[in-house]
Amino acid sequence: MPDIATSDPAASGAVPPAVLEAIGLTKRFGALVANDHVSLAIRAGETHALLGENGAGKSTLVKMMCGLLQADSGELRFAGEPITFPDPAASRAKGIGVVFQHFALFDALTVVENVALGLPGREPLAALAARIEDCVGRYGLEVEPHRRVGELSVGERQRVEIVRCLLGDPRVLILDEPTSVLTPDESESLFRTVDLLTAEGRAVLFISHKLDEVRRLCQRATVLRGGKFIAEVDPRRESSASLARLMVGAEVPRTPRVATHELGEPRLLIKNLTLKGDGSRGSALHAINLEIRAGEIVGIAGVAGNGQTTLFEALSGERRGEDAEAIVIDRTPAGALGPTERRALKAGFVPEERLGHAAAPDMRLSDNVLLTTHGDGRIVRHGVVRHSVLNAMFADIVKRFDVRFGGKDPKARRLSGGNLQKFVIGREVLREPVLLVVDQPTWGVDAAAAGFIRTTLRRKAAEGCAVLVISQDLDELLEFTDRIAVMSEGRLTQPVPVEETSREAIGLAMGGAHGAPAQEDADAA
Ligand SMILES: Nc1ncnc2c1ncn2[C@@H]1O[C@H](COP(=O)(O)OP(=O)(O)OP(=O)(O)O)[C@@H](O)[C@H]1O
Repeated sequence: MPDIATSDPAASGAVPPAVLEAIGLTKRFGALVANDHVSLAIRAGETHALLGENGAGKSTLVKMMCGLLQADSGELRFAGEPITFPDPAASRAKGIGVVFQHFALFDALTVVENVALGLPGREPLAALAARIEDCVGRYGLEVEPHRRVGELSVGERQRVEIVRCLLGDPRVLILDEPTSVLTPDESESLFRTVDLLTAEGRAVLFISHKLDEVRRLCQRATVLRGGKFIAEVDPRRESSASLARLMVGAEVPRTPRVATHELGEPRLLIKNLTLKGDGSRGSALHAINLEIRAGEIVGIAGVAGNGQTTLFEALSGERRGEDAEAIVIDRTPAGALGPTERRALKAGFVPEERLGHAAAPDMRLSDNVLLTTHGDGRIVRHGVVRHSVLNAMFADIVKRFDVRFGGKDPKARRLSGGNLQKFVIGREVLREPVLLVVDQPTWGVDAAAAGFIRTTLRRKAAEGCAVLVISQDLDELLEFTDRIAVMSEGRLTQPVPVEETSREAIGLAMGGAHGAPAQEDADAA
């Protein structure tokens, strides 16, 4: 089979006109060619997928198409005419709206106040709220203009960003991995909105690692690999495997199963853990109980904003309660200990937000390794940093977790999202923890890397680690955890073995049905 696939879109009917085109765009970062003569045409009335492994160059291309980055060479065209976008405002003025993975919203402000900040002029808030209501009704978006953004779930925040774009009446809407943090229901409702937008003749560019949804939603897909254009295909005529093959350039190996094993000692005990909400994003926790033993992976499912973040922070020591016994790590009461002391008990933590929380954006990767390992006695001895050990550890993470970047030791913010995720997971896993708590382990990670991360966590469990995974991706939890509990309104259900539950049962419990998410509950419903 030739390496470069071609499918002639014209063969499947009339080709709609291109609204926004990239022609032979090239972008270098030092010696790294992030985009190498890449071409792409986004057409009126179509949803066009942009596919590629982590670091393939998708975000770089999008940033050039909206004026956040300038190309070294190549051309942009808008409605057939050459154009340059010196900054994002210039692309917005032409009707190009972008919803990025990391939202730019102020928690303390209401929805309407946030939207007003992004608009030119001074429209009265009441008039703007009415326009938001109108937009929300038209596209089925469910956003309440007067709610404070700090109280909203990730899905609601994303809808606020979409509304903000739509109020500018865009001709092109670019969605950067929009479903990676959405529940299945939220994803479905986003797809309905996207279909309404393209039916009006707008063009949508959809970046996603979820190939099934790309095949359902998109009429065209461009595949990048290593910064180069590889193919434009009709994803409806491809399988997920054939798309993955184009992205990777080889067969994607299936996630190997790790043999089952005996469970050992409890490594994490949570006893009657109760915490107040912190008023903004953190929801309260009500009498949480959980035991995880060496050798097992327990998953926590739930709609974002139901206490998962508070639970993560309570476990990592960022939030502490009065009761030392409420959290026991490897037989040591840890409820009153801080993050460094908990790490010294060989607990590892991977928060949801990789840039800013898991990694300091403006610190080099090696310094980011030092940040979480300085307390464990290997790197710092008698107050002195042993650089040779630090560098060896850094090199080991990069090699074993296939972290790809330009240069030798860049700042964390220079990494593509998926590569930073691999780095953070690698850093925690190679500390040989006895307990690992991971929030959204594969957010923004391509299929091959996601499989690798899940297998790695399984191996860690097989070696005697207890693993707690918080994820909004139900398929992921059903694929690789041993037991699943559901978090709803700050309460945690009893975990049930994966083989005794189902998507439907978990979905019901996520919606607030109390009790364990067992199969019979779903069958009875
Ligand atoms: N500002 C920058 N400075 C240096 N290198 C960069 C910069 N931005 C991106 N890169 C590098 O360019 C390459 C392409 O990154 P890009 O973010 O475009 O990938 P991506 O396909 O969007 O990946 P992901 O799916 O992980 O988000 C990566 O190797 C990345 O490390």
